[in-house]
Amino acid sequence: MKIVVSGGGTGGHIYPALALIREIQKTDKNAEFLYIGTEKGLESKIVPRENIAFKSIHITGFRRKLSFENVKTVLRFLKGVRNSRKILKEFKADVVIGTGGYVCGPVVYAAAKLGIPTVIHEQNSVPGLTNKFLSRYVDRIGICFEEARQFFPENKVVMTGNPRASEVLGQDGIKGRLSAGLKINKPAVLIFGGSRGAKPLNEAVLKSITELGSKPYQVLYVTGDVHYDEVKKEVELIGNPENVIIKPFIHNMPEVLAGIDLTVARAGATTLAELTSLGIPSILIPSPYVTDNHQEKNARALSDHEAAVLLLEKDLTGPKLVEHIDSILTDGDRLKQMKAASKELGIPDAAARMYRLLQELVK
Ligand SMILES: CC(=O)N[C@H]1[C@@H](OP(=O)(O)OP(=O)(O)OC[C@H]2O[C@@H](n3ccc(=O)[nH]c3=O)[C@H](O)[C@@H]2O)O[C@H](CO)[C@@H](O)[C@@H]1O
Repeated sequence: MKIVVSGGGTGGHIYPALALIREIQKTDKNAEFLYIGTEKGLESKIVPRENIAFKSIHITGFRRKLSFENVKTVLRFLKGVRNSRKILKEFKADVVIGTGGYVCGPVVYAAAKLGIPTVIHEQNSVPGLTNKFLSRYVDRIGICFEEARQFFPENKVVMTGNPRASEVLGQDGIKGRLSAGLKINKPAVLIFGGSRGAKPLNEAVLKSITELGSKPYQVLYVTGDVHYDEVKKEVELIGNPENVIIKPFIHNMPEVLAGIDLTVARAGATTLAELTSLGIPSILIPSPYVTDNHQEKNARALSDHEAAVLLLEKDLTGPKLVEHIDSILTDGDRLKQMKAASKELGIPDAAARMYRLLQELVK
């Protein structure tokens, strides 16, 4: 089978696509893949590292307000469709999958118009603009939250879950800990603000870093690539406690997550799929800067089931953060109960479900 995958901008749209590719490779050794992304999105850094053929098209996202920029965007979209048609014909794609982010707009649209079977994957409880637009043209739509169903044509929707939930399972947590510089014999909390990092979270961590230094647990703190130098500079002034390890980005997240007891994170949908698949409790600080405030809805799906504690960004301070971490990590019963609640929400066979969807369509 010749499969084109497109999705990007941020990690939350890229890792599910890669996880699906890995699932297909397990059973179909002859499958060929082509990933279409943009030069500027994180996908241009992440995908080539994974030895998957990568081609880029030039496209920008729509602004919600009417503006001259949108006229330019329409022209770029049409050019993107022309470029995509060319790439899809050359590659002779049997099926095309879009995993979100504006890049998959022209790619999936062009495929549908060429009569190639098409699928989109929606990770969030509230769909983004691109997937809403594409839902009219595609054959199937994989979703991860029941709440997303209402936004799409009912007959196309299948509850698949997020393929990344499958990929994170069965990893060696000790190897993960050692790779990140964590000790084996102490509880560990991972703090990260999605695939690009989050400034408000970084500010709160910096305010509490000295206090974290005196705790009986260790902290793996991921700043996000673009914030790393600035954070490091500040930490040099305050002092970096021995039990707080600071990294710009983690490339082996499945392994690292396997060794983690508690996570502090934004509420991006792919992160949540990973946490619930593994049964990791979390403190979630949803980004309020996303479409329809969808991260808060994602987060509530977990906090309503006591699998996570919801901390709104407006209430986020250094001391508050430490208080929440302490209250979970120092209470064995609560930790156990949250782990079980988190695990209950996971869809560990999501990658297989998504693959079945493709097979049915291509057959
Ligand atoms: C600002 C924005 O629009 N964010 C969206 C974006 O978030 P974002 O890209 O941050 O998405 P997620 O939090 O869902 O996923 C992040 C992914 O990056 C991985 N990771 C993260 C940090 C790191 O150092 N290493 C690493 O591998 C995580 O394990 C996860 O697989 O896509 C999500 C999924 O559609 C949406 O729910 C988010 O609202």
